[in-house]
Amino acid sequence: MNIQLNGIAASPGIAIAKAYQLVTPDLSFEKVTTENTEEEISRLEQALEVSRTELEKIKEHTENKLGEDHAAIFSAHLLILNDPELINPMKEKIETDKVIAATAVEEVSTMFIDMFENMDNEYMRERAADIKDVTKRVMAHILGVTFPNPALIDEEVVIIAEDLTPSDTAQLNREFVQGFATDIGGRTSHSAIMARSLEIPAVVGTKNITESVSQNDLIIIDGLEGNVIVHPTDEELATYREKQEAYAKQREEWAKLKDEPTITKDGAQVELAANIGTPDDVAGALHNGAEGVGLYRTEFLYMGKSELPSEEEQFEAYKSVLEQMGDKPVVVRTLDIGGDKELDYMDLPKELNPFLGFRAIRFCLENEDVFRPQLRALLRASAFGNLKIMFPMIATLEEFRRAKGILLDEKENLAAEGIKVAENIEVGIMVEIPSTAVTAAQFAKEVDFFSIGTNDLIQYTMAADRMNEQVSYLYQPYHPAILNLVNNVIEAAHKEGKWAGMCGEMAGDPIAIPILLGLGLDEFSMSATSILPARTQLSKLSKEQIASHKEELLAMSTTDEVVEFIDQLVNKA
Ligand SMILES: C=C(OP(=O)(O)O)C(=O)O
Ligand SMILES: [Mg+2]
Repeated sequence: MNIQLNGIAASPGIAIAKAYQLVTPDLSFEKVTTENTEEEISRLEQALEVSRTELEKIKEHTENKLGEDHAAIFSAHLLILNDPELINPMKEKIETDKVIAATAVEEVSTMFIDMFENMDNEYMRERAADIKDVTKRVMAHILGVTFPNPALIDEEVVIIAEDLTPSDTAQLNREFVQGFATDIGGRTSHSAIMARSLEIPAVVGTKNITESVSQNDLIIIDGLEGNVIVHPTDEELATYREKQEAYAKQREEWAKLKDEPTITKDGAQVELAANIGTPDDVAGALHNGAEGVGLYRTEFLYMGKSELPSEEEQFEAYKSVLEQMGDKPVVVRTLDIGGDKELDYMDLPKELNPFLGFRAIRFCLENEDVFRPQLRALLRASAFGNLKIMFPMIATLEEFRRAKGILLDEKENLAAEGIKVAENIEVGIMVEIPSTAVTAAQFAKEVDFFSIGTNDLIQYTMAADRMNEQVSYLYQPYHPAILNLVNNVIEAAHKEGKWAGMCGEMAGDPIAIPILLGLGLDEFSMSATSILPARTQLSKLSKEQIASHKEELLAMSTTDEVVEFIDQLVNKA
């Protein structure tokens, strides 16, 4: 049946391929007893064998793609599968209690999980999570249901999921995964951000795509408009193939500006930088014409693993990014954990309002044993390129002063150890909390730069969760409240001779770009794929013309008025 769904256009492009459902299968079963215990033991052994083969493959694949560290979790899973202390009791249970293999796996693993979960030792509690993961896989094979292995996809597919975690996304093979569609999420959810850095089309927030699609259904993802079509008609297929080609042609046009500076029609110059999450993203940033990295989100180094990354591992990652970027500026943001970015191994308390809770700089200032190695790694890497350091979620000047104090302390330590550190590393902050945007003038005297994080600034200013569909109508980037805060930050920076950038998604939004240009933003940092369209758009805009209407713009009452005004202004230019 032909089904049309609407969602949020999260990453541009058109994908046409078979659906691959990335959902945990139903693992319920009926507990019955059996006389044929041999058959059940052999069923268990077979399921273990298939699971081992799969995990070996996933481990190898992850090692090649993401490095040994990320693959360590799968070695741990393999150890569990080979552990006689876990497996023998399962077999004994089948023999003595005459239960089927599924019952034996469930009961024995639950016993171990309960035991480990109740231990007063974090390492052991993590093992409980590992056993849970592994036994799900074994159980699926016993019950004969498909267990998704995104890392092993080897044909062209579109991924369908309720949501994609950063570690799911990291496992996806760009060669085969043509796009994805999810039930939940918004343009600034991390799955959407990852899709843009992988340069695959994505539609998120469709509400019920997982229920509307079956494995292998033919599906079209339109990441330009936010549409998904299941079982397309021949006509629809033809239309979308044309659209796909037109988009590819447009990209070729944009590519001509790859090595050009970003200059407006009236000769003003701004910088277009890329947001990246891993050293692997640098190639895409450069290939899309980035003049720098405006935001390196370091949290991905800390996620999807079983322990904190070492100083050495971090140093290698930062050095790699800096070296690849040459003399172009690279703004690295220190750890911004919390909110929707969790670290399983840190055992942080569950909070009622995680976005207002113990996250980012708040966490780092209280956990210097986590913060200092990152700062040391950054300072050591600074010798290899043009590094700028940025602290996330700064709400007060004291926080900035404390964070900078620790940074300078580590700089001294390194100097005493005779380790080379770059001389003039700029130290700036994310402006993503309204208190900081309002008092930007005071901050501007002490920071070297600002980078406005509108993803969070909008949610905190409008009191509208950036992940919550029901309040997404309040998530208004062009609302006069946001524009006045942005303007305040830019003016404050310029008064002190500092620069102001933006690394929230708003910086790459074609409606926002003329406004931000007119307000005087110096640096626009965005998903790599937005850079060339933005450069093309900026080359047709006149900064002076928009700036001359700044006061009118800031005095508007509603988002609609702003959008209408800017549309008139730009189109009549
Ligand atoms: C860039 C931002 O940070 P993140 O999306 O990682 O919270 C932001 O808040 O705008
Ligand atoms: Mg943020």
